Amino acid sequence: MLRPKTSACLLCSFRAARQARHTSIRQWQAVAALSVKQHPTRVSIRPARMSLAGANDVARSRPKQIDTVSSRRRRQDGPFGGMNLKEAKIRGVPERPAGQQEKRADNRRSREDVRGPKGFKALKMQRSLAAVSYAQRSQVKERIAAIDSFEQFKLLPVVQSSISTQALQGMADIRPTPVQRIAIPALLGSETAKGRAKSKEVGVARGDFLIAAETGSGKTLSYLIPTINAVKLAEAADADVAAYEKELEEEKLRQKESGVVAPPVSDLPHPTTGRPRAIILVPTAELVEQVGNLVKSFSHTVKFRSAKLSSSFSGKVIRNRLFSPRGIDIIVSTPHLLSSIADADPNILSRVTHLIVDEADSLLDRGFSPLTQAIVDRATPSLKQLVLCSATIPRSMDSFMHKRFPDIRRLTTPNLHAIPRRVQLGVVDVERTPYQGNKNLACADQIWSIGKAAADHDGPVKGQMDVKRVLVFVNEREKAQEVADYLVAKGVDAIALSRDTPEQRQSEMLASFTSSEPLLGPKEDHPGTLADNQPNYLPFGQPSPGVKRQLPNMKVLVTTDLGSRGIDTLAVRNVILYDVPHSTIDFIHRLGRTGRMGRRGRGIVLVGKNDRRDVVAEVKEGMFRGQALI
Ligand SMILES: Nc1ncnc2c1ncn2[C@@H]1O[C@H](COP(=O)(O)OP(=O)(O)OP(=O)(O)O)[C@@H](O)[C@H]1O
Repeated sequence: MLRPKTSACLLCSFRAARQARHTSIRQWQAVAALSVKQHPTRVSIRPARMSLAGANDVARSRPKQIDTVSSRRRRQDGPFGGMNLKEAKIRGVPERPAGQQEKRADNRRSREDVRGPKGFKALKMQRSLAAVSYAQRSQVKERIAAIDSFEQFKLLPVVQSSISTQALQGMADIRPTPVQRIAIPALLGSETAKGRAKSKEVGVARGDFLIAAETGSGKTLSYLIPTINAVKLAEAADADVAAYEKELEEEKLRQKESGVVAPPVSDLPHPTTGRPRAIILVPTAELVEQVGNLVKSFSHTVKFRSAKLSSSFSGKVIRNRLFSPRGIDIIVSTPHLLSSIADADPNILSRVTHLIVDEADSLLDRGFSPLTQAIVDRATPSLKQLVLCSATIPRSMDSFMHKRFPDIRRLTTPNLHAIPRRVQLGVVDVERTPYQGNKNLACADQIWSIGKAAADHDGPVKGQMDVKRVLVFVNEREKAQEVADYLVAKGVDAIALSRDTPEQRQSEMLASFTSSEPLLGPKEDHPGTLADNQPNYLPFGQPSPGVKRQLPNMKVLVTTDLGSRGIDTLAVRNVILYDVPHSTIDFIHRLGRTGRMGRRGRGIVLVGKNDRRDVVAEVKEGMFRGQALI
């Protein structure tokens, strides 16, 4: 059948077109033939089913949707309807609304974008971490490429200079890390002209931020530097502080004139006494110590008052620090202690403008969340900046933030959720010979092997040898002591750290693992491997009195998750995962105790009969490829 493609000349009037539609085929052919005769050059003819477009439409391209729907229907109806189709159109199956298929394809593409086309099957089933797309990661990478010095941040000169003289003392060629390049300008509100204008104009508006970056990447300084800067700016603008300072000066002058030598200068409490401007929450007393020491180091030059509050200190010490007549600017505390103080004295949170929740993946999980949230709620009236800081974004925390802080600004690094390639993961099958299912023996043997390998290298000082520090992670606290005892029986200098350990003792134990200084011991001949030193090494090595010699160059801490969150173990090169961690979150935190701040590290995971080998294999592969573990 023939149909004129264009009717602009064939059907010179709308009436003719209408008529053509309603006439018989024979009549229509006559009209067409006549028209071709009249306008031979302007009419093209092609085979088609009979259908004419309205005269006014022909030169206009139809809206895409109408066109595809009608043409699809047309093609499907006839005897050849099934030919040349790109998709199977099975009759009776309802079509999905247009756009839904595209949306699904988009979702699939973005999932692949996040995990790579192959994806992780076992890790996916665990579904513990929230996804961040690789497109987003690349964007961030590009954005921060131009920043390579702390001088590029708009900081007060004294804060600027204290970074190298106090916080990173003794380090050469100091540069901000990726998380610091992202977070510092954002928290200062100075990254863009728009941001600067907004922060000035809004003044008191609250900003909620999430800082998420890999372990050992310098997150603490990324929030601390802007917070200290803000505290100093607030102090300079505070009329109460100005009045207090004035009164102090006058009193000093009066004393000088009256000739009294050393009386207390003033009984008047500082306006910040018992009412700090900034609070940093961390989950454990060890972290209070670690972060508190860093804050304190700044205070020597920047001049502000800080206090560490944890249950390691007596009530009297805590009270004296908090209610010192000289005032208090920044406190570092655990949520438990702070909320009990706030219950007794709600005023403690009445002036807080900056609240930082460090290790937010722990502090917002089920155990801590009610306390942390209550503190956020109580501080809300005066709060200007809330910062959540974390090495991982668990899915539960992700949905919590969507609900609770929908406007939170997420500052994430390109390598979030990836364990750096410089950390190698070795897998030891405990079921095989020589261990025959004995995990304790496998653990002791690995430690002896690390010691032997280390002994082959000379230490930094003549006559001395390098003592290596190893962390062993177990899942249950009861296991920590058991494993430590076994290791001691096998000649290893091992101690257990868990919640059962008294807090005072915990800090002492951790001290030699958190120090970045090399640990040295007198040089000794190395006794060799565990097998050389244990008569009944094979096959079922139970704790035995038979170890001939002690392993001299190793120091081991057997711990639970308590030792995995935030503890800055810069000098630790080896981590043994005695138990396969329950989730990727735990993998990231535990392996994150080594390979910190660009150093190399090694993880060894002991895999037994009941452990998830598929999860371990995927983590290993992800680490090899430098991929995020989601
Ligand atoms: N810009 C920098 N240059 C060199 N070293 C730095 C820099 N910033 C921080 N550090 C050092 O890096 C180490 C790790 O920093 P930090 O403890 O803040 O890491 P983190 O990201 O909080 O780790 P985690 O997730 O395990 O808590 C610290 O010893 C710190 O002094």
